[in-house]
Amino acid sequence: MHRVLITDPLSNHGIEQLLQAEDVEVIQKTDLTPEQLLEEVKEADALLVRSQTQVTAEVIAAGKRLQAIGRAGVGVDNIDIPAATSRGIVVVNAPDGNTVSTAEHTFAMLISLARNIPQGYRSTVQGEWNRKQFVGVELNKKTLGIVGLGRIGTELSKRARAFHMKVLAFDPYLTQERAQKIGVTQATLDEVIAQSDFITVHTPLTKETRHLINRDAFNRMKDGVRVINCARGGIIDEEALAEAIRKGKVAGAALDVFETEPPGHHPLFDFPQVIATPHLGASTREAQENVAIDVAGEVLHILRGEPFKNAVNLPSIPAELQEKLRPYQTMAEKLGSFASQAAEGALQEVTVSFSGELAEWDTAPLTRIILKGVLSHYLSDVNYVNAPHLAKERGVKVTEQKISKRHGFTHLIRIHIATDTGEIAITGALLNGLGPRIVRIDEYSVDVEPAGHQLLIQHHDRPGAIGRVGTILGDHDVNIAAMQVGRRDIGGRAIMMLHVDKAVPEALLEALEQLDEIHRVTAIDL
Ligand SMILES: NC(=O)c1ccc[n+]([C@@H]2O[C@H](COP(=O)([O-])OP(=O)(O)OC[C@H]3O[C@@H](n4cnc5c(N)ncnc54)[C@H](O)[C@@H]3O)[C@@H](O)[C@H]2O)c1
Ligand SMILES: O=C(O)[C@H](O)COP(=O)(O)O
Repeated sequence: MHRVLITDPLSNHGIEQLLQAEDVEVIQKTDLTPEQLLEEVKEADALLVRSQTQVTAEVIAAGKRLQAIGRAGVGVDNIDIPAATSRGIVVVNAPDGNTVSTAEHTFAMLISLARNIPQGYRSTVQGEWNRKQFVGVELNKKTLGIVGLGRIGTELSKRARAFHMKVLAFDPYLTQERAQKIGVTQATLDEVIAQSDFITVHTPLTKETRHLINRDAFNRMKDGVRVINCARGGIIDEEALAEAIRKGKVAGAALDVFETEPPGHHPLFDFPQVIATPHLGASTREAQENVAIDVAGEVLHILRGEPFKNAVNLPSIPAELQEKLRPYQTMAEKLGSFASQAAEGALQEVTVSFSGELAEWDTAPLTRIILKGVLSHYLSDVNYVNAPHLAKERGVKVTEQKISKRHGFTHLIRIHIATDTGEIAITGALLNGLGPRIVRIDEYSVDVEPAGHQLLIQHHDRPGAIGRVGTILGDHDVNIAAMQVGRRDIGGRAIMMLHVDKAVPEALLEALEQLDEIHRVTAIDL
């Protein structure tokens, strides 16, 4: 039974698939204190949040069973992603579900700011009839500067264009072609700052975007500029904003998000030019159903070991590529595990080579899976989320190579492992009708199914060696299911690859190592 803990309010309709799933127990507990959260997360296999729950490294460490963290929304700055990745926990979000709602909220804030609607409302309901104090400005023919032209910024630009605004957009990933296609003018950040009548930010909060709109930016803005932040508190430096309002540079500000949430009585609220909402950008029935449905579905896939999308800490794999690579995934992990068990010494380097048609594909996902197989021999709790992170953390050099020439097999995967005492190379292929096979161990050609209990014996080629090995296995009641022998030269170094019916006891390994012709015996369990 999978336990899913939900600690922020999610649409019930949106999580219906979780509530109805027979293999899932849903625990909904919102407004938990940090201490309560640490307690509740201990038994959770998945944690679903919005922006309020702070999923810190401490919470992640307490979640010993956590496999997935689902963010029912876009921004994941309330989740310690590196900590989740280090633990091999997949973080998924719902990047599309609240785009329109947030763009509409931003536009509502833009109009409210231009026409002083909240101020006019407050005055009128207090019995005043003040028609001079709240004179506003038109949006028509004014310039809207958008910082961050992603999903929300793009939807907002469409609404601004419908109000005959000129739209300038700064986004490091915006192309001239796309700018023209959506009818905005591509600009530098400086141009947006200097030329806009209204400036709105729609970037994630990152170390690059924190205080992106700072005192220097305000000083370069047009007098009477109006600014909007419906993205994340902190993109606009709140102290610099207050100073710019005091100096009369900024005519008004509309804030849906704050550097600290909830903001309490924020100093900015003392300015009549400032309007605010409590992080309502995604607070519509439609958005909350969308994001809950999206994230609940992905978390369910993860818990069930099924393909999923919108992982924040994993590269996305196009569906077509997923289909191509799927047949190789099991083999990749088995090969990685075989190679690391066959290697001797402390792991230093892993080099993965893909040849044949595999060389023409993006095989990074397979390299991740191979690395998981390799590291699983040395570390517990490894999966393909944290494998690259754990390898890097331990100074293991991981290299991926593509070899276009073929070796008789259409697709080959070769794993070379270097340790502090030696190296070994394992080559595998997916044989039509037979499935995965190890076809080379170092320079020896073999035909080994990477499954079950294996014995890799490196020995000196001499008469009777095979018989003596067979006898010792028989003495220890271990039956041989299959056997491969490979050698370089007659009387030289050779290997035996035995597929046996049960795990090899330590006593048997010791007995084999007593034979003169045996160099090394390795038990490999896949
Ligand atoms: N107020 C709310 O309730 C609410 C709702 C949804 C999203 N958000 C916030 O809005 C943000 C944007 O959401 P989205 O769905 O449009 O995300 P998105 O990823 O589609 O777009 C973000 C854009 O910002 C751009 N960007 C990144 N760094 C930049 C920089 N330094 N300068 C300029 N552009 C930069 C990216 O290239 C991208 O195009 C989210 O990260 C989230 O924090 C808030
Ligand atoms: O990043 C987001 O999706 C928004 O900030 C929405 O946050 P919320 O889910 O807390 O409303």
